[in-house]
Amino acid sequence: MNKNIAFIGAGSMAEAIISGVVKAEILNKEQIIVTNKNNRERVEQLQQKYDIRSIMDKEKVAHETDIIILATKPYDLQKAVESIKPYIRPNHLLISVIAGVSTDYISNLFGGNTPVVRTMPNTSASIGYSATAISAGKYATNEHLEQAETLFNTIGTTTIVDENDMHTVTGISGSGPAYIYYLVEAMEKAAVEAGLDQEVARTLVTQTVVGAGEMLQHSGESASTLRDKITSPAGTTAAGIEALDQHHFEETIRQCVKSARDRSIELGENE
Ligand SMILES: NC(=O)C1=CN([C@@H]2O[C@H](COP(=O)(O)OP(=O)(O)OC[C@H]3O[C@@H](n4cnc5c(N)ncnc54)[C@H](O)[C@@H]3O)[C@@H](O)[C@H]2O)C=CC1
Ligand SMILES: O=C(O)[C@@H]1CCC=N1
Repeated sequence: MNKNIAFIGAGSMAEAIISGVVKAEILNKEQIIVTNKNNRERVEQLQQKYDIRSIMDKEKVAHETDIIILATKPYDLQKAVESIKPYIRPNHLLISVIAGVSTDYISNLFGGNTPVVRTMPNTSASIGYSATAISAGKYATNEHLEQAETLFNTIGTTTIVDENDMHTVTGISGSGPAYIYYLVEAMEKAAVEAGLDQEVARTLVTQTVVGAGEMLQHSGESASTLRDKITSPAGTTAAGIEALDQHHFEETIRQCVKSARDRSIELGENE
């Protein structure tokens, strides 16, 4: 890519994307700039770890970049925008990774028809495995959308979605890795309580999750078919699944996704 990009907000998500983009080698490291509100130590840490540039002066950040990635928490967005708004050029592209917040709201904060592309990646970006959803705001052109796709394709898959679906996407794939980690934590605890060594539990559970993920990705079979192949009649898996059903597993997951989605809507309501 021949575009310089800056991250406003140097947190977990910015680092996951930076790590993935650096590994993908689509940009020279000096094309990547990270900035923050006032935590110079954190941006210098990222600068050293990934050999990228850190710049605290927002005028310089805007001057040196074509694409600005907004990666603050939703409630910090307004202040972050205020700090860089005076230096934004009409040809800047803003890409948001922020949960809940609409492209219209961000364009309005910038006070005009600033092009905004909204994305919802996840932290697996750091190893090139993000499932990123993308929506173009009303001032973003196809070219802007393609720029966002090119960038996010280097850190995983990209899927174009209607912006109205972004809250659901956030509850599914934005937060999703955390649900899987929570499942892993629960499986490890159950294994240890049943007498397995902690390290043995971790090795077995991790490889089980990785293997299941690879099967979903590469076998060409649905989750339901793959599950059927493990579930012998009256066998151990059937007993385990029956216990999950008795404890309302499906309903629990439904409520989990709904709660995350509702929270995304709430985050956007402060607009
Ligand atoms: N962590 C995740 O898994 C995902 C997060 N997101 C979104 O990414 C955004 C960032 O999330 P995290 O990285 O987890 O949060 P974080 O709290 O780790 O990072 C936010 C960063 O923004 C900085 N910041 C705050 N005010 C600022 C300002 N005025 N100017 C410049 N920088 C400022 C903070 O100092 C911090 O470094 C959120 O809006 C979240 O919804 C989206 C997908 C996944
Ligand atoms: O928990 C959050 O609000 C962010 C958005 C998606 C994942 N983490």
